[in-house]
Amino acid sequence: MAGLISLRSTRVPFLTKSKPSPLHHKPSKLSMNPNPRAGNRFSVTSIEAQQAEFSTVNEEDELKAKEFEVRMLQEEVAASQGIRIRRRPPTGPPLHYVGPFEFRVQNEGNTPRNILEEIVWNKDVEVAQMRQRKPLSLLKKSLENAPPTRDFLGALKEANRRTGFPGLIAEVKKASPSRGILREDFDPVEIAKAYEKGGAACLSVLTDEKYFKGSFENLEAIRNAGVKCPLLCKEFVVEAWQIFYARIKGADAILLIAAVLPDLDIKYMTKICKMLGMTALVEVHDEREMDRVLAIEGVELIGINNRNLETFEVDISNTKKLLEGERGQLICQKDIIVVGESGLFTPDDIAYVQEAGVKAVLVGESIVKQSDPGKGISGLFGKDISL
Ligand SMILES: O=P(O)(O)OC[C@@H](O)[C@@H](O)c1c[nH]c2ccccc12
Repeated sequence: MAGLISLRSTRVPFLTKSKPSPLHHKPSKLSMNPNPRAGNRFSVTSIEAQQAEFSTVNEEDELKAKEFEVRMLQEEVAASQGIRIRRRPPTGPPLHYVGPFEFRVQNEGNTPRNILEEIVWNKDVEVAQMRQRKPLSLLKKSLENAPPTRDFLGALKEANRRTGFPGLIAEVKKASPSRGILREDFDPVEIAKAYEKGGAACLSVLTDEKYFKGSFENLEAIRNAGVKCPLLCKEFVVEAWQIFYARIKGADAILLIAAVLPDLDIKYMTKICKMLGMTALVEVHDEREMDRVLAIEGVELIGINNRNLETFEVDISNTKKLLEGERGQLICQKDIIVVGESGLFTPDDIAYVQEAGVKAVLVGESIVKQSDPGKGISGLFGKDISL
């Protein structure tokens, strides 16, 4: 039951308890027919007891079948939007399932198809466990004690005006699945302070532990150390619960990845961010994702990732490609700020993406690796931008 409600309340907010799934199936023959093998061997009371037990089993079965169908429907909606990342390993329909044939055959291959899918499946399990320990009701109470939000978008615009360069989101990043450990002597607070001193407008803090060696403790510590730059929580968000959690830990903004989240989730989560005073950075990697996100009302900040999260390939011309022609015009009309993300190492790289139309950049590797990450910023821009 809990699973079904959690699915409804996060991934498919429009499904309500009273509405049957559009794919609702008739009860199976088995569910209408109490144990056929029981025959006449039992007394009346024992048959009644068995029937009672059977009906609960059937109810559970029905619920499992519905849960399965909802999940299949969600996957179908996601696939229709071009989302290749499946949200969970397919576990198969419940025993005796008599739903549409295509659901039974679709359900193959319970190993992740790429690293992003693996991360997302792991995240689903991780979040379910965290949420059990700290239910949303509890998180909502802690909101009052959370540090106030700072204006992430405003800080980027201001830095862009002040320096004439794209506003910098400097990433506190210890490791990544594609590059391994980037910095052994990793002190998140020290790095954050050096970035701020070096002229970063905002900071991005990775909170995924398993693949990026980040943590929410890092985010909290940076916030509590008095760093004034607004903070982006760099997570793989699969549920709205994570946004509340990030806020409590001091985040001012959060990443939403279009390759993972269907349109409706992005819309719903963007609203939650606004409600909490946070900025959503919606990340895209290809034209299709960009078009989807441009059609979602309320999106103010879009990140173009030059790294393909399925293959790790990096190509900074991706930023240019996605900002050409009508897309670029629409972005201007809508007053959306675009962030060029990943693979930026030199002043030429910065000039290239700026020319393409970005007003902000998100940089990790090239600056976090420098012995003084603050000086790394001057190296990246070819100029001291701290003044
Ligand atoms: O270290 P780089 O190449 O400068 O990239 C930083 C940032 O763009 C990258 O960490 C990133 C962009 N989108 C993500 C989504 C999840 C994890 C990480 C990322």
